[in-house]
Amino acid sequence: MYLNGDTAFLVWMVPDPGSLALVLGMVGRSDANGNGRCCSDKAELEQGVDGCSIFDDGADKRVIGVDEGLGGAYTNAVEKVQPVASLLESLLDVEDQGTVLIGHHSQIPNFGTLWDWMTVEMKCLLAEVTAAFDVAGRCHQDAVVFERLYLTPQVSNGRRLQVSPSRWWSDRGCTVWFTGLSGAGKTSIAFELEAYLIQHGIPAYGLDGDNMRTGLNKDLGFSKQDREENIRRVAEVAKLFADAGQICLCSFVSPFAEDRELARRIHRDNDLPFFEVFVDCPLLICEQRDTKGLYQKARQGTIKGFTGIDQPYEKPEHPDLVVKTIDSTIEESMLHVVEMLQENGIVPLVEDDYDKVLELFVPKNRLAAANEEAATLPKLNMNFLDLQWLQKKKQ
Ligand SMILES: Nc1ncnc2c1ncn2[C@@H]1O[C@H](COP(=O)(O)OS(=O)(=O)O)[C@@H](OP(=O)(O)O)[C@H]1O
Ligand SMILES: Nc1ncnc2c1ncn2[C@@H]1O[C@H](COP(=O)(O)OP(=O)(O)O)[C@@H](O)[C@H]1O
Repeated sequence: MYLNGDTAFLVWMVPDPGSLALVLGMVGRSDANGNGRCCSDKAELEQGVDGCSIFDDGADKRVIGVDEGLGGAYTNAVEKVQPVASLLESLLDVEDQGTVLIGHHSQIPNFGTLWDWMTVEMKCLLAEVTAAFDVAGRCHQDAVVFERLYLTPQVSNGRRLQVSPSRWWSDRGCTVWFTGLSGAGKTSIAFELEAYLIQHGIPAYGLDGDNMRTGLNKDLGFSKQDREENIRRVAEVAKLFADAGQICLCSFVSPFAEDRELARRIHRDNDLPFFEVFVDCPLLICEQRDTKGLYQKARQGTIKGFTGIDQPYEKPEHPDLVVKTIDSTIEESMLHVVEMLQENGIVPLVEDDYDKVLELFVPKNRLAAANEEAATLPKLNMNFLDLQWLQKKKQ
């Protein structure tokens, strides 16, 4: 095989009059600007690939090109790209690693326009071709082109939905942002909600100080600037989770309104739903709870800059939801959030709409209602084993 670490792989778009041709080629690293040589058909391409030197013009330029003559309507292009992609994949050994270069013929006045025009499938295919080689990207001619290829999602949510194990996956990604004093109940509610959602087949993932401040954000403390950066990074991560179809549950004190606004903006700019939930609990109660013993330390002055003690907490002025956590159970508080998600079409309203987890045991939060209903129904004595068989039968 002729490819090695010094060889580049070039995906080259060239226009035909009235149509589009895709040139996929490999060029020596030293000559990334080579003019693509085009074969007229697949046979010629294969011949060219086998005898690569045919295309060696003597200037350290090894181009294997194919003019697939995508011809006619641009929308047919995918079918034409597919065989080329497969062909190249089959021709390249796994250990052949080159640099992926995305270039375009100078005749294309504006690749951006072309990119906008390309269907998602075409972009995916282009990405597949390049990703197939596990290569590091390097830019040729037009950095924007290359960046665009990688920055644009390669799998649309629609596509993801098709292979999703759950109907509720993919198109309902969002972020629920819990803000409130330490000890207010953010984490307890988020954990309860995560369990509830997972039980209903809805993918959810919780981010909090424990998993963010010990890893990605372990360089950050609690100064105003560090908190701002903490929230910014968390919001960026949450955005990705939401984009991947998860319900991302973020529990952060996030005491400053402008930081929370930034988190919202990061989501809004990406068309992802963002819900700010103010977990409202008076400082006095939080201090009494003192779940981690930190208030005491803050009062003693061992910890400086503790929110609510010697740093401010700016209450949200227009949160999407306020959940008060005194005089209510964690479960009740959690169900308020579920209601909000139902109202916003994130969580289905009717039980039947769920992708049912094949589980006959009633979840804790529905136990009281189920018992009430059960009291009105005909009775049949069953032991635990009978129940297990019934479960098995259901599956
Ligand atoms: N100075 C100070 N102020 C507030 N909180 C403090 C501080 N130092 C440590 N802790 C503990 O860290 C948790 C807050 O981290 P966050 O990442 O949520 O903070 S922030 O959003 O960046 O403000 C918070 O956890 P929770 O109790 O879960 O909210 C505290 O236990
Ligand atoms: N309705 C409620 N919602 C959430 N937590 C509650 C509620 N009622 C009491 N609590 C208690 O308050 C404490 C909240 O702690 P935690 O969830 O760690 O708060 P935070 O993450 O905001 O610091 C827990 O001990 C929890 O059991």
